[in-house]
Amino acid sequence: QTPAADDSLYRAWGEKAGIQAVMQDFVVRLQADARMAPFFKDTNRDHLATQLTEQLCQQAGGPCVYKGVPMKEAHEGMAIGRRDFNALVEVLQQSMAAKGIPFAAQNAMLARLAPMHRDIINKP
Ligand code: HEM
Repeated sequence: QTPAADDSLYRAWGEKAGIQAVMQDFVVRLQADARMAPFFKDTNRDHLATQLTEQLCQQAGGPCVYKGVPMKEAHEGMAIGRRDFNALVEVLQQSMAAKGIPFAAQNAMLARLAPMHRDIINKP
């Protein structure tokens, strides 16, 4: 993954606090969404929100370094299909909208995350 060119996306998201607010909302929605709940039933919400915040902060060009489990390893053995990936993106869109992330900044973040599907989708 190429590093972000600058921190404009990070600032558009409201820096670390803005990203964190979206991720805290997101993990609650993941466990409430009928399609996602089975994957996240044993998940510690605070841990996941923290890891996601670091990762999205880095992707947005912010002063963060994601030090969690690499994406391929983190999602191994979960049988994640394209449909599951798309459903997670839908839930993320709900959170971004709920927290008032500008539409262009929503799409720019999705564009940074989309290539990760290669490491995350592991079932046909
Ligand atoms: C671009 C999309 C995605 C990103 C950026 C992402 C990111 C992450 C991150 C950062 C972690 C934490 C790893 C750690 O603990 O160090 C994680 C864990 C996890 N992810 Fe994803 N993920 C994505 C897609 C998905 C999808 C599509 C699913 C399933 C439908 C999924 C299910 C999970 C589960 C169940 C965990 C383990 C949570 C736990 O119990 O600790 N992820 N993911």
